[in-house]
Amino acid sequence: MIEFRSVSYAFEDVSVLEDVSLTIEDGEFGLLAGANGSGKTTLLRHCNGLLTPDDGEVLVDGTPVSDDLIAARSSVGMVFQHPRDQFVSATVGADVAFGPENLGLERAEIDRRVDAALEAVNMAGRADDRIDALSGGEQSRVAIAGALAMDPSHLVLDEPFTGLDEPARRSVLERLAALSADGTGVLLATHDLRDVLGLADRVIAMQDGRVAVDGSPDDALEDLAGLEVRVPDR
Ligand SMILES: Nc1ncnc2c1ncn2[C@@H]1O[C@H](COP(=O)(O)OP(=O)(O)OP(=O)(O)O)[C@@H](O)[C@H]1O
Repeated sequence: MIEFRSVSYAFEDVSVLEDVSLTIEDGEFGLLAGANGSGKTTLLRHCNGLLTPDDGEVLVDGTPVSDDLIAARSSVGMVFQHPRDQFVSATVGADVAFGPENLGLERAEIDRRVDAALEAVNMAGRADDRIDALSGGEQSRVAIAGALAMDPSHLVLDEPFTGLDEPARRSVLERLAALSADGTGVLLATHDLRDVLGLADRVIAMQDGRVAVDGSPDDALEDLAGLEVRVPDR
């Protein structure tokens, strides 16, 4: 469970999050929507201690992130908006293997996880490809595979679909839904709710640093009007 308790945060003196309280339960698939600049990335970066609240606290599985950064970082998988920032190796397979290797897993288990993660993002058989020769969409898929290979209890993704074509986007979404059905808490920031709503349990929409909407996809749809979020045609 990831829990925000009355979290406020400002860059310099500009307030970006204001009194945000939110809980993502294990097994819940939550969408985080909202206009550019509404605070989504800032919120997500609190989940593993990349940012620390000015007020309030963030807890992962009941422990404040600031008390045990290592625990938070091993149980919360993060996929950032700009995958290039996340790579540590030259080739696809080596990069996806990096996290599991650091967990000290056996080689066979590492190989199993790398294969499963690449398969999930439609990159099976591409382990030897150089990352710098991949398209932006392929790089996004590798970044997502890297997070999946860690087998995290919670997965937090910030607009991970940039550059992905429709089949790849669909495949990753279905994989996320399957993971949440198996007990992983998933929080996905996206502007585009068109084909995700049916897969998610909940929609949280930010406006000016506050949670403006929080409800089931059906209930939330009406309230999203005016929040600059792409919603399905009805
Ligand atoms: N490092 C920073 N220093 C100062 N201000 C920042 C910094 N990062 C973000 N901000 C500001 O905080 C506000 C919220 O930004 P944030 O990136 O969290 O929004 P967002 O909802 O993720 O936007 P987008 O959809 O465009 O990614 C914006 O006004 C932004 O300019």
